[in-house]
Amino acid sequence: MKLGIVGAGMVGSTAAYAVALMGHVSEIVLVDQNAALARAQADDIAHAMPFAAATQVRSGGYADLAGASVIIIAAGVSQKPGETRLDLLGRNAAVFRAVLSETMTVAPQAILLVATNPVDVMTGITARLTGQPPARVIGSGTTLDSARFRDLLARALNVAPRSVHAYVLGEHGDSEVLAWSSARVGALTLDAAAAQTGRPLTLEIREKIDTGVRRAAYAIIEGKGATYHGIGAALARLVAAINGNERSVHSVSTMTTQIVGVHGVPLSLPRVLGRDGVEAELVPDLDTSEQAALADSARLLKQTLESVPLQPL
Ligand SMILES: NC(=O)C1=CN([C@@H]2O[C@H](COP(=O)(O)OP(=O)(O)OC[C@H]3O[C@@H](n4cnc5c(N)ncnc54)[C@H](O)[C@@H]3O)[C@@H](O)[C@H]2O)C=CC1
Ligand SMILES: CC(=O)C(=O)O
Repeated sequence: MKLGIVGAGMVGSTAAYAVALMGHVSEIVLVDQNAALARAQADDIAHAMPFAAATQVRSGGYADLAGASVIIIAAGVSQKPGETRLDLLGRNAAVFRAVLSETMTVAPQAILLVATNPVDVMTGITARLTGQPPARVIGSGTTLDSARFRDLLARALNVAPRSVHAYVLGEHGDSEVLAWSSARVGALTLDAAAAQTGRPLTLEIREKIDTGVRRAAYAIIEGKGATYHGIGAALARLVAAINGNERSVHSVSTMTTQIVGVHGVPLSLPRVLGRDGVEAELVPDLDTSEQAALADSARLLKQTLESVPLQPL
Protein backbone atom coordinates (compact mmCIF):
# COMPACT_ATOMS: atom_id res chain seq x y z
CA MET A 1 0.00 0.00 0.00
CA LYS A 2 1.23 3.46 -0.92
CA LEU A 3 0.64 6.37 1.46
CA GLY A 4 0.96 9.99 0.34
CA ILE A 5 1.52 12.83 2.80
CA VAL A 6 1.12 16.46 1.72
CA GLY A 7 2.73 18.78 4.24
CA ALA A 8 6.07 17.52 5.56
CA GLY A 9 6.24 19.79 8.61
CA MET A 10 5.98 18.59 12.19
CA VAL A 11 2.65 16.75 11.83
CA GLY A 12 3.22 15.25 8.37
CA SER A 13 6.74 14.06 9.14
CA THR A 14 5.81 12.64 12.55
CA ALA A 15 2.90 10.75 10.98
CA ALA A 16 5.30 9.42 8.34
CA TYR A 17 7.72 8.28 11.05
CA ALA A 18 4.97 6.56 13.05
CA VAL A 19 3.56 4.80 9.97
CA ALA A 20 7.04 3.76 8.87
CA LEU A 21 7.84 2.27 12.29
CA MET A 22 4.53 0.37 12.34
CA GLY A 23 5.60 -1.20 9.06
CA HIS A 24 2.17 -1.82 7.54
CA VAL A 25 2.59 0.22 4.36
CA SER A 26 5.11 -0.49 1.61
CA GLU A 27 5.77 3.07 0.45
CA ILE A 28 5.44 6.60 1.84
CA VAL A 29 5.81 9.69 -0.37
CA LEU A 30 6.22 13.11 1.28
CA VAL A 31 5.22 16.22 -0.71
CA ASP A 32 5.68 19.81 0.45
CA GLN A 33 5.92 23.22 -1.22
CA ASN A 34 9.31 23.29 0.49
CA ALA A 35 10.85 20.44 -1.52
CA ALA A 36 14.13 20.59 0.41
CA LEU A 37 12.25 20.07 3.69
CA ALA A 38 10.31 17.09 2.26
CA ARG A 39 13.56 15.53 1.02
CA ALA A 40 15.31 16.04 4.35
CA GLN A 41 12.39 14.58 6.32
CA ALA A 42 12.14 11.55 3.99
CA ASP A 43 15.87 10.86 4.21
CA ASP A 44 15.88 11.20 8.00
CA ILE A 45 12.96 8.74 8.34
CA ALA A 46 14.48 6.36 5.78
CA HIS A 47 17.57 6.15 7.98
CA ALA A 48 15.41 4.63 10.74
CA MET A 49 14.19 1.81 8.50
CA PRO A 50 17.19 -0.52 8.96
CA PHE A 51 16.08 -0.68 12.62
CA ALA A 52 12.39 -1.17 11.85
CA ALA A 53 10.47 -2.17 8.74
CA ALA A 54 11.03 -2.39 4.99
CA THR A 55 8.95 0.70 4.25
CA GLN A 56 10.32 2.81 1.36
CA VAL A 57 10.23 6.47 2.36
CA ARG A 58 10.89 9.17 -0.22
CA SER A 59 9.90 12.70 -1.19
CA GLY A 60 8.44 13.75 -4.49
CA GLY A 61 6.11 16.02 -6.39
CA TYR A 62 2.36 15.63 -6.76
CA ALA A 63 2.83 13.25 -9.72
CA ASP A 64 4.49 10.81 -7.31
CA LEU A 65 1.21 10.45 -5.40
CA ALA A 66 -0.33 8.49 -8.31
CA GLY A 67 -1.59 5.13 -7.03
CA ALA A 68 -1.71 6.18 -3.35
CA SER A 69 -4.55 4.48 -1.45
CA VAL A 70 -4.57 7.09 1.31
CA ILE A 71 -3.30 10.68 1.30
CA ILE A 72 -2.80 12.51 4.59
CA ILE A 73 -3.12 16.29 4.25
CA ALA A 74 -1.14 18.12 6.92
CA ALA A 75 -0.20 21.20 4.88
CA GLY A 76 -0.87 24.70 6.10
CA VAL A 77 -0.29 26.92 9.07
CA SER A 78 -0.54 25.89 12.71
CA GLN A 79 -1.59 27.78 15.85
CA LYS A 80 0.76 30.24 17.49
CA PRO A 81 0.41 30.70 21.26
CA GLY A 82 -2.96 32.37 21.94
CA GLU A 83 -4.56 31.44 18.59
CA THR A 84 -7.55 29.08 18.39
CA ARG A 85 -7.84 26.44 15.69
CA LEU A 86 -10.67 28.37 14.02
CA ASP A 87 -8.34 31.40 13.64
CA LEU A 88 -6.43 29.41 10.97
CA LEU A 89 -9.39 28.93 8.66
CA GLY A 90 -8.86 31.61 5.99
CA ARG A 91 -5.17 30.79 5.49
CA ASN A 92 -5.65 27.04 5.37
CA ALA A 93 -8.70 27.17 3.09
CA ALA A 94 -6.45 28.86 0.49
CA VAL A 95 -3.75 26.20 0.96
CA PHE A 96 -6.36 23.44 0.46
CA ARG A 97 -7.55 24.83 -2.88
CA ALA A 98 -4.00 24.50 -4.19
CA VAL A 99 -3.34 21.09 -2.62
CA LEU A 100 -6.65 19.47 -3.59
CA SER A 101 -6.59 20.50 -7.22
CA GLU A 102 -3.21 18.74 -7.51
CA THR A 103 -4.07 15.60 -5.53
CA MET A 104 -7.43 15.07 -7.23
CA THR A 105 -5.74 15.16 -10.63
CA VAL A 106 -3.16 12.48 -9.83
CA ALA A 107 -4.90 10.31 -7.22
CA PRO A 108 -8.68 10.70 -7.51
CA GLN A 109 -9.22 7.26 -5.97
CA ALA A 110 -7.33 7.95 -2.72
CA ILE A 111 -9.04 8.20 0.65
CA LEU A 112 -8.23 11.68 1.98
CA LEU A 113 -7.24 11.90 5.63
CA VAL A 114 -7.24 15.52 6.78
CA ALA A 115 -5.16 16.73 9.75
CA THR A 116 -4.83 20.46 9.05
CA ASN A 117 -6.76 22.72 11.45
CA PRO A 118 -9.47 23.65 11.95
CA VAL A 119 -9.75 19.99 11.03
CA ASP A 120 -13.54 19.60 10.97
CA VAL A 121 -14.08 22.63 8.75
CA MET A 122 -11.13 21.63 6.53
CA THR A 123 -12.75 18.19 6.18
CA GLY A 124 -16.03 19.83 5.15
CA ILE A 125 -14.18 22.06 2.67
CA THR A 126 -12.36 19.02 1.26
CA ALA A 127 -15.62 17.08 0.80
CA ARG A 128 -17.26 20.04 -0.92
CA LEU A 129 -14.33 20.94 -3.19
CA THR A 130 -13.59 17.38 -4.29
CA GLY A 131 -17.18 16.09 -4.48
CA GLN A 132 -15.94 12.80 -2.99
CA PRO A 133 -18.37 10.78 -0.84
CA PRO A 134 -18.17 11.71 2.88
CA ALA A 135 -17.01 8.18 3.74
CA ARG A 136 -13.77 8.81 1.80
CA VAL A 137 -12.97 12.29 3.17
CA ILE A 138 -12.02 11.76 6.79
CA GLY A 139 -10.71 14.25 9.32
CA SER A 140 -8.61 13.06 12.25
CA GLY A 141 -11.23 14.97 14.24
CA THR A 142 -11.30 14.08 17.91
CA THR A 143 -9.13 10.96 17.60
CA LEU A 144 -6.41 12.87 19.45
CA ASP A 145 -8.80 14.37 22.02
CA SER A 146 -10.23 10.91 22.73
CA ALA A 147 -6.69 9.64 23.29
CA ARG A 148 -6.11 12.52 25.74
CA PHE A 149 -9.37 11.68 27.53
CA ARG A 150 -8.43 8.00 27.77
CA ASP A 151 -4.95 8.87 29.01
CA LEU A 152 -6.21 11.11 31.82
CA LEU A 153 -8.95 8.66 32.87
CA ALA A 154 -6.40 5.85 32.86
CA ARG A 155 -4.06 7.85 35.10
CA ALA A 156 -6.90 8.72 37.49
CA LEU A 157 -8.02 5.08 37.78
CA ASN A 158 -4.54 3.50 37.52
CA VAL A 159 -5.40 1.26 34.56
CA ALA A 160 -3.95 1.01 31.05
CA PRO A 161 -5.31 3.60 28.58
CA ARG A 162 -6.02 0.80 26.10
CA SER A 163 -8.61 -0.55 28.55
CA VAL A 164 -10.41 2.79 28.70
CA HIS A 165 -13.13 3.20 26.05
CA ALA A 166 -14.07 6.86 25.98
CA TYR A 167 -14.83 9.32 23.20
CA VAL A 168 -14.72 13.03 22.62
CA LEU A 169 -17.40 14.13 20.15
CA GLY A 170 -18.15 17.19 18.01
CA GLU A 171 -15.47 19.76 17.21
CA HIS A 172 -11.74 19.11 17.50
CA GLY A 173 -11.54 22.38 19.35
CA ASP A 174 -12.92 24.49 22.15
CA SER A 175 -16.56 23.32 21.85
CA GLU A 176 -15.72 19.60 21.97
CA VAL A 177 -17.84 17.28 24.13
CA LEU A 178 -16.37 14.68 26.47
CA ALA A 179 -18.88 11.82 26.51
CA TRP A 180 -18.54 10.93 30.20
CA SER A 181 -21.82 9.04 30.43
CA SER A 182 -20.82 6.43 27.84
CA ALA A 183 -17.18 5.99 28.97
CA ARG A 184 -16.22 2.50 30.10
CA VAL A 185 -13.24 0.84 31.77
CA GLY A 186 -13.21 -2.74 30.61
CA ALA A 187 -16.95 -3.38 30.68
CA LEU A 188 -17.65 -1.13 33.70
CA THR A 189 -19.17 2.32 33.91
CA LEU A 190 -16.80 4.97 35.27
CA ASP A 191 -18.59 5.03 38.64
CA ALA A 192 -18.30 1.24 38.99
CA ALA A 193 -14.64 1.29 37.92
CA ALA A 194 -13.89 4.13 40.35
CA ALA A 195 -15.57 2.21 43.20
CA GLN A 196 -13.74 -1.04 42.42
CA THR A 197 -10.32 0.61 41.99
CA GLY A 198 -10.87 2.70 45.12
CA ARG A 199 -10.13 5.90 43.16
CA PRO A 200 -13.20 8.10 43.23
CA LEU A 201 -13.76 10.40 40.25
CA THR A 202 -14.84 13.47 42.21
CA LEU A 203 -16.29 16.55 40.55
CA GLU A 204 -12.93 18.27 41.02
CA ILE A 205 -11.06 15.42 39.29
CA ARG A 206 -13.62 15.37 36.45
CA GLU A 207 -13.20 19.12 35.95
CA LYS A 208 -9.41 18.73 35.85
CA ILE A 209 -9.73 15.99 33.25
CA ASP A 210 -12.12 18.09 31.15
CA THR A 211 -9.71 21.04 31.20
CA GLY A 212 -6.73 18.77 30.62
CA VAL A 213 -8.32 17.41 27.43
CA ARG A 214 -9.83 20.67 26.16
CA ARG A 215 -6.71 22.78 26.83
CA ALA A 216 -4.03 20.18 26.00
CA ALA A 217 -3.05 21.72 22.67
CA TYR A 218 -2.78 25.21 24.17
CA ALA A 219 -0.55 23.98 26.99
CA ILE A 220 1.73 21.99 24.66
CA ILE A 221 1.99 24.84 22.12
CA GLU A 222 2.89 27.22 24.98
CA GLY A 223 5.59 24.78 26.13
CA LYS A 224 7.16 23.64 22.85
CA GLY A 225 5.56 25.53 19.97
CA ALA A 226 3.56 22.72 18.37
CA THR A 227 1.94 19.33 18.98
CA TYR A 228 2.90 16.42 16.75
CA HIS A 229 3.67 13.13 18.54
CA GLY A 230 0.07 12.48 19.60
CA ILE A 231 -1.42 13.38 16.21
CA GLY A 232 1.37 11.54 14.37
CA ALA A 233 0.51 8.29 16.18
CA ALA A 234 -3.23 8.95 15.77
CA LEU A 235 -2.87 9.38 12.00
CA ALA A 236 -0.74 6.23 11.79
CA ARG A 237 -3.43 4.31 13.70
CA LEU A 238 -6.13 5.56 11.29
CA VAL A 239 -4.05 4.56 8.26
CA ALA A 240 -3.61 1.09 9.80
CA ALA A 241 -7.37 0.76 10.34
CA ILE A 242 -8.09 1.64 6.70
CA ASN A 243 -5.19 -0.29 5.21
CA GLY A 244 -5.92 -3.41 7.30
CA ASN A 245 -9.70 -3.18 6.64
CA GLU A 246 -9.97 -3.46 10.43
CA ARG A 247 -13.50 -2.18 11.03
CA SER A 248 -12.18 -0.69 14.27
CA VAL A 249 -13.91 2.28 15.91
CA HIS A 250 -12.35 5.78 15.93
CA SER A 251 -13.78 9.22 16.63
CA VAL A 252 -13.11 10.73 13.21
CA SER A 253 -14.72 13.68 11.49
CA THR A 254 -16.79 13.45 8.31
CA MET A 255 -19.69 15.35 6.78
CA THR A 256 -22.58 14.08 8.89
CA THR A 257 -26.08 13.94 7.44
CA GLN A 258 -27.86 14.63 10.73
CA ILE A 259 -26.96 14.70 14.42
CA VAL A 260 -28.85 16.19 17.38
CA GLY A 261 -31.10 18.08 14.96
CA VAL A 262 -28.26 19.67 12.94
CA HIS A 263 -28.01 18.69 9.26
CA GLY A 264 -24.95 18.59 6.98
CA VAL A 265 -22.15 19.29 9.43
CA PRO A 266 -18.54 18.07 9.61
CA LEU A 267 -17.85 16.68 13.09
CA SER A 268 -16.56 13.70 14.99
CA LEU A 269 -18.54 10.68 16.16
CA PRO A 270 -17.27 7.16 16.79
CA ARG A 271 -17.08 5.54 13.36
CA VAL A 272 -16.13 2.14 11.95
CA LEU A 273 -13.10 2.44 9.66
CA GLY A 274 -12.22 -0.05 6.95
CA ARG A 275 -10.90 -0.32 3.42
CA ASP A 276 -13.56 2.00 2.02
CA GLY A 277 -13.14 4.62 4.72
CA VAL A 278 -16.03 5.24 7.12
CA GLU A 279 -18.25 2.17 6.97
CA ALA A 280 -20.69 2.87 9.85
CA GLU A 281 -21.44 5.38 12.60
CA LEU A 282 -21.83 4.25 16.23
CA VAL A 283 -23.39 7.12 18.17
CA PRO A 284 -23.15 6.53 21.94
CA ASP A 285 -26.02 7.16 24.36
CA LEU A 286 -25.62 10.69 25.73
CA ASP A 287 -27.19 12.40 28.69
CA THR A 288 -29.19 15.61 28.28
CA SER A 289 -26.30 18.00 28.92
CA GLU A 290 -23.98 16.11 26.54
CA GLN A 291 -26.65 16.21 23.83
CA ALA A 292 -27.10 19.97 24.28
CA ALA A 293 -23.32 20.54 24.17
CA LEU A 294 -23.04 18.41 21.01
CA ALA A 295 -25.83 20.43 19.38
CA ASP A 296 -23.95 23.69 20.24
CA SER A 297 -20.72 22.28 18.81
CA ALA A 298 -22.51 21.09 15.64
CA ARG A 299 -24.19 24.48 15.12
CA LEU A 300 -20.84 26.30 15.52
CA LEU A 301 -19.16 24.04 12.95
CA LYS A 302 -22.01 24.32 10.48
CA GLN A 303 -22.02 28.12 10.72
CA THR A 304 -18.24 28.24 10.31
CA LEU A 305 -18.27 25.96 7.25
CA GLU A 306 -21.04 28.00 5.67
CA SER A 307 -19.04 31.21 6.20
CA VAL A 308 -16.29 29.99 3.83
CA PRO A 309 -16.85 31.09 0.21
CA LEU A 310 -16.09 28.09 -2.02
CA GLN A 311 -15.54 28.19 -5.79
CA PRO A 312 -15.30 24.76 -7.46
CA LEU A 313 -11.73 23.53 -8.08
N1 LIG B 1 -5.79 17.43 13.69
C1 LIG B 1 -5.04 17.52 14.78
O1 LIG B 1 -5.34 16.89 15.81
C2 LIG B 1 -3.83 18.37 14.74
C3 LIG B 1 -3.68 19.23 13.68
N2 LIG B 1 -2.58 20.03 13.59
C4 LIG B 1 -2.54 20.91 12.43
O2 LIG B 1 -1.72 20.35 11.40
C5 LIG B 1 -1.28 21.41 10.54
C6 LIG B 1 0.22 21.28 10.30
O3 LIG B 1 0.91 21.55 11.52
P1 LIG B 1 2.51 21.46 11.58
O4 LIG B 1 2.97 20.27 10.85
O5 LIG B 1 2.88 21.65 13.00
O6 LIG B 1 2.91 22.76 10.76
P2 LIG B 1 4.30 22.99 9.99
O7 LIG B 1 4.37 24.44 9.73
O8 LIG B 1 5.41 22.32 10.71
O9 LIG B 1 4.08 22.21 8.60
C7 LIG B 1 3.18 22.64 7.64
C8 LIG B 1 3.78 22.34 6.29
O10 LIG B 1 2.82 22.66 5.27
C9 LIG B 1 3.57 23.08 4.15
N3 LIG B 1 2.70 23.80 3.22
C10 LIG B 1 2.08 25.00 3.41
N4 LIG B 1 1.38 25.32 2.31
C11 LIG B 1 1.54 24.30 1.43
C12 LIG B 1 1.06 24.06 0.12
N5 LIG B 1 0.26 24.95 -0.53
N6 LIG B 1 1.42 22.92 -0.50
C13 LIG B 1 2.23 22.04 0.13
N7 LIG B 1 2.72 22.21 1.36
C14 LIG B 1 2.37 23.34 2.00
C15 LIG B 1 4.65 23.96 4.74
O11 LIG B 1 5.74 24.13 3.84
C16 LIG B 1 5.03 23.17 5.98
O12 LIG B 1 6.13 22.32 5.78
C17 LIG B 1 -1.69 22.72 11.24
O13 LIG B 1 -2.89 23.22 10.66
C18 LIG B 1 -1.94 22.27 12.68
O14 LIG B 1 -2.80 23.13 13.37
C19 LIG B 1 -1.57 19.97 14.51
C20 LIG B 1 -1.66 19.11 15.57
C21 LIG B 1 -2.82 18.27 15.81
C1 LIG C 1 -2.86 21.47 17.63
C2 LIG C 1 -4.00 20.60 17.86
O1 LIG C 1 -5.00 20.69 17.19
C3 LIG C 1 -3.94 19.66 18.95
O2 LIG C 1 -2.86 19.29 19.42
O3 LIG C 1 -5.01 19.23 19.41
